[in-house]
Amino acid sequence: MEAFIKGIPKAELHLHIEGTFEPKLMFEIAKRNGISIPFDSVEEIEKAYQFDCLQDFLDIYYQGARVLLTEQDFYDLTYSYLEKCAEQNVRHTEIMFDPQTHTERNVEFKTVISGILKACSDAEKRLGITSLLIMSFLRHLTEKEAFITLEESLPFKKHIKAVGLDSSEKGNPPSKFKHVFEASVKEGYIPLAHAGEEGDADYVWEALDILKIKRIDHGNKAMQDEKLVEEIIRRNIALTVCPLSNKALQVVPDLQNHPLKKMMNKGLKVTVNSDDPAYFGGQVNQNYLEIQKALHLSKQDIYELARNSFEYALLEEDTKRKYLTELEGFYKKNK
Ligand code: HPA
Ligand SMILES: [Zn+2]
Repeated sequence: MEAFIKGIPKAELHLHIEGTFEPKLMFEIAKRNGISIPFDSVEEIEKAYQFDCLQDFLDIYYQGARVLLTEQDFYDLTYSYLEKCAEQNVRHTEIMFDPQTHTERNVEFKTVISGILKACSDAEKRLGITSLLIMSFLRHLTEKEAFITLEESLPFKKHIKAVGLDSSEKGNPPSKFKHVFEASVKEGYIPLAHAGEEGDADYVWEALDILKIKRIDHGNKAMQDEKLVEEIIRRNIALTVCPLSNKALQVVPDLQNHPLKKMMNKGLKVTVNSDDPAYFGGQVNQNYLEIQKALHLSKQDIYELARNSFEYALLEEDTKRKYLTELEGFYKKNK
């Protein structure tokens, strides 16, 4: 099973580039930028990664991102993640980035996106991995601030596929961002959002009905509401589920009690993702491995999860078909 999971072609659809920042690289970049971080060693950093809830994590995550200043920093961060993709047979990835985490510190939008894009382009040439970008608005900030970010993104519009909504969910419902999502859609961006990670089912309803999202990041709490589950299925919307993230942020008590298999049994389209792998104890393959063990998933289940990752990717149809054919070939040989 382990070799099957490691080898199966897959896409990652829920990944924050700032959440891939490994302690070793963080030290390196902090040193070259002359920025001090409140830790003396990699071990100390890892010990600090114990979270009671989403906010607990976010406080540390934004602190880590403070050391990122130059285009080279964003390049190194992104390329390092894409190398990990290659090792895990992640064939395609949809990378979220949080411009406001950087523009708030006077790092220009252009600096952030240029470094990320260059790494993506090099990885496509050298490693054969395709990727696209999702620009996420921070929901603890105002809608007015999101509008400024939208404006800043326009010169790079052709390099950004979608908009997302992340950060502190409770108290910041999707409806807060109704107008900026409408404006984003007018610009051609596909609307996506985190919903139902800590927020209740009504936040998922709002994300569907008010923001008109095409994919739900997390969506765990949708399981509280049978009608909502039916509606998500009716609209053929996928959930980007992140098992190790859910465990680390105590969205679930343990992986044995994770709703992933129940979601699949209900007919929801589920994918497996790492969210913030440097913080939550594993890359995407580790997420597949641990959830497989905890819930006794079969090879057929793993195949279904990998297939969803391509089916619900924001890829052009021909590229999608190419990956699905590759996946079929792997499954036939290894099932
Ligand atoms: O899991 C998450 N939830 C909300 N915001 C985030 N920003 C990075 N990771 C997350
Ligand atoms: Zn996330």
